[in-house]
Amino acid sequence: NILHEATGTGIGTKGDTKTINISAISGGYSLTDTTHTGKIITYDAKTTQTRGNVVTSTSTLFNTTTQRAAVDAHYYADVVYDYYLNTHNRDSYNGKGAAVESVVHFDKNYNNAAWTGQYMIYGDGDGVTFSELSGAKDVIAHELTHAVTETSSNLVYENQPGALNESFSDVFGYFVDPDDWLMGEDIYTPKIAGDALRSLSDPAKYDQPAHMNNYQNLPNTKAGDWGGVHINSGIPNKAAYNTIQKIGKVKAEKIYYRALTQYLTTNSQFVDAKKALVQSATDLYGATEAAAVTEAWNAVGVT
Ligand SMILES: Cc1cc(C(=O)NCC(F)(F)F)no1
Ligand SMILES: [Ca+2]
Ligand SMILES: [Zn+2]
Repeated sequence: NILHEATGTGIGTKGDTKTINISAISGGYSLTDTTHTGKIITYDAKTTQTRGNVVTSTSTLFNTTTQRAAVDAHYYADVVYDYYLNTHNRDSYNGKGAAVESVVHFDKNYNNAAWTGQYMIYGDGDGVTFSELSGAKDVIAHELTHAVTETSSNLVYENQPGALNESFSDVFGYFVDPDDWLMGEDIYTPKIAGDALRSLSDPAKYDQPAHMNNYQNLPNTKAGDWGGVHINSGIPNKAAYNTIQKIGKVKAEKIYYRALTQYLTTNSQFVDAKKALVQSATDLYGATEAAAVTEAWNAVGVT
């Protein structure tokens, strides 16, 4: 039912104007971006827990209050699609041009975002802990990287592999949003300025360990955050920060992408990630970069 591609104007969750890729359909326009192999399609669940319906407008304007979360999800999905294509030559999250689907207004007061295995979901937040979660570029990059991980190393979401899974999503969140070392700063606690969900440079600022001495052995249950996947990720996150500080973002992101997609497997532990990253550094650059990765992980107690 797509007639042709078009350029639209949207208002994002921060009241900002964004140019978006849309499609002309019978009766108006939809948030369907056909500028890539994989279509980028954005849906509105209307506080249900379903995928809902594609967001449409009778004009090229997507500027109603309820459309703001969709505009940001749609726009940032295109940014992250472009990042993986242009920087790593990966066409969509699976490397084969899969459609990228996002659902906003998922559930009621949902203080989270996630990759469901089929599409991304974004809650509206409760207005205290989170504002609408699609309002942050690093969050969309975090979630879409879960899809990259699932279609490559497929690190299992528990204990050390799960903390690596989380860390790679935070680290690529940084690579896409390198203005700060924070994760989720644009949507976390809207009434408080300057804070974030996590910090890669100082994990302890948000109660994450930054060294193996403080690894938290938690139960592999929902209440235990599946063995602390969002907690112990502070250790590989700090190692990534150390690496980027030593060799720079351009080399680091190539090393991280190669490790994630060529070397890591479902049950890789922290020591395996160190080895994969050292090997990737050697493959791509040489001994200096490999030594920097080794030091970065030694400094967090992964020896
Ligand atoms: C519990 C819990 C979930 C998360 C998280 O990282 N969610 C994804 C994000 F995009 F909202 F950040 N941190 O602690
Ligand atoms: Ca950030
Ligand atoms: Zn995550």
